[in-house]
Amino acid sequence: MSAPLLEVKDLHVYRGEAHVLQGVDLAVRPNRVTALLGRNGAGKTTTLLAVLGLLPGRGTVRFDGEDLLAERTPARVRRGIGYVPEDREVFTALTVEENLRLAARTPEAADRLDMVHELFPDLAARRKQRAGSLSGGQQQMVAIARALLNPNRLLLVDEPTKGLAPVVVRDVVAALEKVAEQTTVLLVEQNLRVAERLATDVVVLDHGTVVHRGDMAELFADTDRASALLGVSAATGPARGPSAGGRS
Ligand SMILES: Nc1ncnc2c1ncn2[C@@H]1O[C@H](COP(=O)(O)OP(=O)(O)OP(=O)(O)O)[C@@H](O)[C@H]1O
Repeated sequence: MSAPLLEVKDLHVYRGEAHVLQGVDLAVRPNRVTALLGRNGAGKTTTLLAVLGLLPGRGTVRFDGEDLLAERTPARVRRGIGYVPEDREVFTALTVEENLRLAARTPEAADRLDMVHELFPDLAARRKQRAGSLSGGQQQMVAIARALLNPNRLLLVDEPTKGLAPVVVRDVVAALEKVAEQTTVLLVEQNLRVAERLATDVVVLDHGTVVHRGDMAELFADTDRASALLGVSAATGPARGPSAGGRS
């Protein structure tokens, strides 16, 4: 089995007085999508922020074998860790094109722009449109496209389908499937059908510790276990969108 691209060991993070992550252990295998699941407040976003260095942590965060915890966020980003935040954080007053240009870190981004436009033809067509006038799904595409412009080796993607209509969820899932062909992904996703569709591996957090890790399809097939871990039934759980279900 290949060495993990990201390895988190005994990670502790405090937010204010709260001991939010209480010894998280997880591994993300290269060229895979790993879903990070758990109930509200379990610590999923906190885990992503600590991997990026946006929150201080204690323990070990190793990327491609190198310990990251002593490094600041820009250094981690330069190693090839991209982030697609939950609230998308596009610059609403700027055009699609300007948003993408601002995100480019390296000269190669210009070449990658063609690839991004191929992946998101809708964004190419709307390149002169102000991002603030895009729909939530289109803004999500901008957020994903930004991360793809740089030669990222790991993408941390936080709730990409949150608040989107089923028909838009389908488009975002299709885009993320293509993303997953190019890069390793750690995906926080409340929509279990989307997680099941995209992810091969799963880690479940509860109250800041890992309570399950394994194969996504296996967990999804075991509805009692999924229900016990996640508080919902995978069969009836949130978000079976007409769009998101089924493997093609
Ligand atoms: N800025 C903050 N200051 C203090 N505590 C916070 C802050 N943000 C989050 N927390 C707490 O940290 C815990 C974990 O939050 P986190 O956002 O990581 O959870 P999550 O699993 O991503 O949840 P959700 O699915 O609701 O987004 C929660 O108990 C939350 O109340």
